[in-house]
Amino acid sequence: MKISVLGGGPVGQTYCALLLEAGHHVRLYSQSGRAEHETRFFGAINMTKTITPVRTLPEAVAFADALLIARQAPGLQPLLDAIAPLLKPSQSVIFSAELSFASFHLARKLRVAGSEARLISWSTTAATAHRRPEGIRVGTLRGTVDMASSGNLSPLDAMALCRALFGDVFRDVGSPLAIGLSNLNPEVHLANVLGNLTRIELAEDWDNYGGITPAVGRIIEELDAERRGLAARFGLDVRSVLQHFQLTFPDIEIGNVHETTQRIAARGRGPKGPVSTDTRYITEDLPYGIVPLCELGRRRNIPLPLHEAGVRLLSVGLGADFTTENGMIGEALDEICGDVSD
Ligand SMILES: NC(=O)C1=CN([C@@H]2O[C@H](COP(=O)(O)OP(=O)(O)OC[C@H]3O[C@@H](n4cnc5c(N)ncnc54)[C@H](OP(=O)(O)O)[C@@H]3O)[C@@H](O)[C@H]2O)C=CC1
Ligand SMILES: CC(C)(CO)C(=O)C(=O)O
Repeated sequence: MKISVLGGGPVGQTYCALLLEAGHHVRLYSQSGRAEHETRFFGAINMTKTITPVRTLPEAVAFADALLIARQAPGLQPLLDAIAPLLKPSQSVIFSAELSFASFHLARKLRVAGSEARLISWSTTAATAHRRPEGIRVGTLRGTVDMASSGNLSPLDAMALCRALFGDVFRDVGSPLAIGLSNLNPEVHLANVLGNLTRIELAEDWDNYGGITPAVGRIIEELDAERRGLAARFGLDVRSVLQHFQLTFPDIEIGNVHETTQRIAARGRGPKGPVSTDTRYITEDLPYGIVPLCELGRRRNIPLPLHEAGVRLLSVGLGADFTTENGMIGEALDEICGDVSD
């Protein structure tokens, strides 16, 4: 199959390596040209791959049967708005991982233009990967990834496509809204950043999962309960953070969030904690993860006090307004709630 990966960070590059290894034809579009051409991957996989870049988005779209988006959410809206008029109904777009209900934004753009595409949303990435001086360290290849399809793509065809790319690790949860409410990075990262803010500001060397102390763990558990409560009000039963850890790290004994993450840290399975407030744990997860849930809750009169408090605390602490940065959430929520007719 021909795949264009959009986004040249560690996850996008790891996808390229895995897809090449599986015999697919792969192109990488990185706007900032982040990807080197020959890259070493180590950890859960061990290989060196040469990845063929394309220079423009139109080239990337024209090449592919499927587009696999591995770009951070702050860079997503211009990308989606640029590919929307180029997409053919036969092409599939995979959101890995979906944040900010981005598939609803694209679906709306296409619908308003009288067109449709084959959309697939994943709740998380198929692999974890972080850049190190010696190459890209792949932490884990996940054993289970929740997904859902929308647009003119049947669940069976969506599953067949995902499996053809990354194997038999996908579980169809039937609803892209459930996927939008299942990405739990924002809650985990919000609590971890709040609890370790001085470490981040002082650029200390700390372990991401090791920083989940008992207090941070309890905040994660409460944020998780709020997220699941919101989903339940839409009739959706979404995975808990502990179920997510269990599936990502099947060999680790599960306790409460603190106990579980300490065991992950002890096995050296996670990345380092951020060393600057310019980290996607804040700049991506707050405006594109936490704020959209608050907005959805507000539209349906469902309070999310801990999510709201997190946004407020970090906005005050960092002197930023994280509530105004996300330009694609309005249309996505209109699409979800059916609030505005075209
Ligand atoms: N790394 C991991 O293990 C995990 C990652 N994720 C999520 O997967 C996605 C990809 O992860 P990863 O590869 O680590 O991400 P990176 O932080 O490396 O960013 C990926 C790409 O996003 C674009 N980008 C980054 N920052 C910005 C910005 N401020 N504004 C606009 N565009 C930006 C760039 O695209 P371009 O190359 O086109 O310039 C970049 O190469 C992220 O959304 C992340 O939250 C989720 C779970 C685990
Ligand atoms: C570290 C990990 C795997 C969980 O917080 C992650 O999701 C990330 O780096 O974004």
